[in-house]
Amino acid sequence: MEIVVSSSIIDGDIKANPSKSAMQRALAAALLAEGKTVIRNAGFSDDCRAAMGVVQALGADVLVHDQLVEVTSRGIHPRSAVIHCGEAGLCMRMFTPVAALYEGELTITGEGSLLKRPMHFFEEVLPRLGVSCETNQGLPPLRIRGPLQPASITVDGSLSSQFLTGLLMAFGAKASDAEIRVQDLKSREYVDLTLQIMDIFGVKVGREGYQKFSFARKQTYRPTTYTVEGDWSGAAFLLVAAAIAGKVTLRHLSRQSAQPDRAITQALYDAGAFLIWDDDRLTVQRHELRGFDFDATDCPDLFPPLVALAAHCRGITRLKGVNRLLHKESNRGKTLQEEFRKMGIDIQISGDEMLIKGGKIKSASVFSHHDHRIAMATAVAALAGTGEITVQHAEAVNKSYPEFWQHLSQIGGKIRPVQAPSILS
Ligand SMILES: O=C(O)C1=C[C@@H](OP(=O)(O)O)[C@@H](O)[C@H](O)C1
Ligand SMILES: C=C(OP(=O)(O)O)C(=O)O
Repeated sequence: MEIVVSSSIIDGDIKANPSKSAMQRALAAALLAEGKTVIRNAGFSDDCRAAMGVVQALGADVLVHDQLVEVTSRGIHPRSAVIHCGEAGLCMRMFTPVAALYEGELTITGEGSLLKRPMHFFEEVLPRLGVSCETNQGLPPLRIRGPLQPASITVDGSLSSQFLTGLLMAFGAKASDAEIRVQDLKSREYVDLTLQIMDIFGVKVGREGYQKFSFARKQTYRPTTYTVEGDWSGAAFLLVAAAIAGKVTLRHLSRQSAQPDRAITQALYDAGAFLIWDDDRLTVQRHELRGFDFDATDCPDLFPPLVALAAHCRGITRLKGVNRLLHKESNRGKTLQEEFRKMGIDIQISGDEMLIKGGKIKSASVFSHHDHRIAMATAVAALAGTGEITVQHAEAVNKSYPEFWQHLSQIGGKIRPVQAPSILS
């Protein structure tokens, strides 16, 4: 699908889409909690659907009614020897240690860009926990044979926080007197979100900062009713749209959220946009924008919306943390550079830093690289451009934010699909 985005005046009020990070964690906790869990304000992005499929494949019953998902679990009793994680990195990295609690062989696989994302962590770490693990030269699919036996270990957190999220979730179901020490953890606040959701399901983890996580006694996940919070990562795009092209109020965003991408508010503020909080409603309004400095090492998903913002700021914006983008759905540093160049924006990458020179967006046809955040960033940047931007493979947004195009249109974004040429004409 191709979508054309033109210069627009943005004005509207939107309920933020459900966070896929929170939804997938809640599904994992629900699988580990014997009994019936109710997930309200559930998300139905491709990644959330993949996680629902995993929970089902591992033995739980999943029922969907509108925005509500009921998970009934009797523990892990796989219905299939192959567990499919779609294209979701978190899903594979979180559910692999969870699935390894099962005594028996399982294959964990996925599709698209996920098949190119590094999983060698598991080959190194799982055998130390009694699990045999084979990968395809460090890549999916993974073949594992549990059961995982929690033990005190030290792991490297520099590539991704998602592996630690998986270990914490699995340890929470079984560990007594074990600790996980972590070196050089990146995307660290995602681990706060993990611990918060484990706590809601009745499992408490001791901690020393982001270095040590301890399990003093055996605990049990308890089923509960959980409401998925609004997604700061998706909201960031609409907030940037407002900052460059008008005004938006987003509802159902928690100011105290553990999601690291709430840091978008700091960047918007530093760039000069107006921000007003009223309970769980955040309004952002356009103002004269200037280049800003921002370290996105621990909130890497903010790079694409930050680049869209920086493209409309006077002067240079410096973003730190580019190295964290190497293994996302695309090599996002390079992808942003390539696609924004087509729109007339100069981006330099030097070591771990990205320098974006604000300018005028001109007409172009850009390619999402099948990466949802690239599709959304290029579309948002186009709202305050001088020409039309055609976004190729625009359906990539379904990975995290299937409502994106509808939300953009609701707030005044001028968008239209490119009609496929009819075979009759
Ligand atoms: O735990 C999570 O929900 C996520 C963690 C981050 O990954 P890394 O820890 O690999 O940076 C982030 O990029 C991803 O979109 C979601
Ligand atoms: C990288 C992302 O997700 P994941 O790692 O879960 O595939 C993302 O949502 O941008």
